[in-house]
Amino acid sequence: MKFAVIVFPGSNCDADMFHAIKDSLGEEVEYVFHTETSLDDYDAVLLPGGFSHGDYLRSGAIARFAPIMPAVIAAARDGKPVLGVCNGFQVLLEAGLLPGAMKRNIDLKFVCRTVELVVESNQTMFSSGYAQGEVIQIPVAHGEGNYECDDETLKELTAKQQIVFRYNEHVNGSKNQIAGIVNAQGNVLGMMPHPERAVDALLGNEQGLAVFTSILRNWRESHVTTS
Ligand SMILES: NC(=O)CC[C@H](N)C(=O)O
Repeated sequence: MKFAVIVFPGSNCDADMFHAIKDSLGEEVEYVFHTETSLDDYDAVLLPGGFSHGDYLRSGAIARFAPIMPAVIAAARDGKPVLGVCNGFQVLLEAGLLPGAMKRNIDLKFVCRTVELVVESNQTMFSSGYAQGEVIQIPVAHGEGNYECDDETLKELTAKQQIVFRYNEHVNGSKNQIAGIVNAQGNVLGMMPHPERAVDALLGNEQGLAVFTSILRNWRESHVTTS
């Protein structure tokens, strides 16, 4: 399986994402610069964390217009797995690939620590490696992670089991404690916590690895045939 890590000016978790795929998952991965226009060579698209374009206007609001974005939108439409972490989640929201928006954290402070998450749905290609309701520890690092959506959207997200991860503690004021959501088709996940920072026991935490192994297992089940 071949992954693309999109690099925007100001991305700063691209190398962590690359490492997670290459060294922890053991799959092929390449950086794709934001000025590129095709993702045809890739089976999955990863939008990493960081401060694309300096977070000017709003996080992700400028990156959303990058030349690569039509290809990201096409990949999502074609059913390829698209994962946005932190700033990547913000870009997916700005691009309209996921519903809702991010506000500044409720206490207006950047939060950088490991938090407790609940796996609200393990019925997705990104979370099937977890147990339903499993409590995991994953690092967060953001200033704009206060997820907001209207009541109708929240009702729909809840009814269609699109809320994948919830904070199990107060983190940023996020509506309904939402930490990660998937689109209605189930192939685009945005999450504020950083699973790519938690893929190595040597570094103290490998509870994020299941996000990547879930993607790989799902892809193999639908693409690798034995005769
Ligand atoms: N780690 C990150 O991706 C930072 C996210 C974002 N730019 C924020 O501070 O909200």
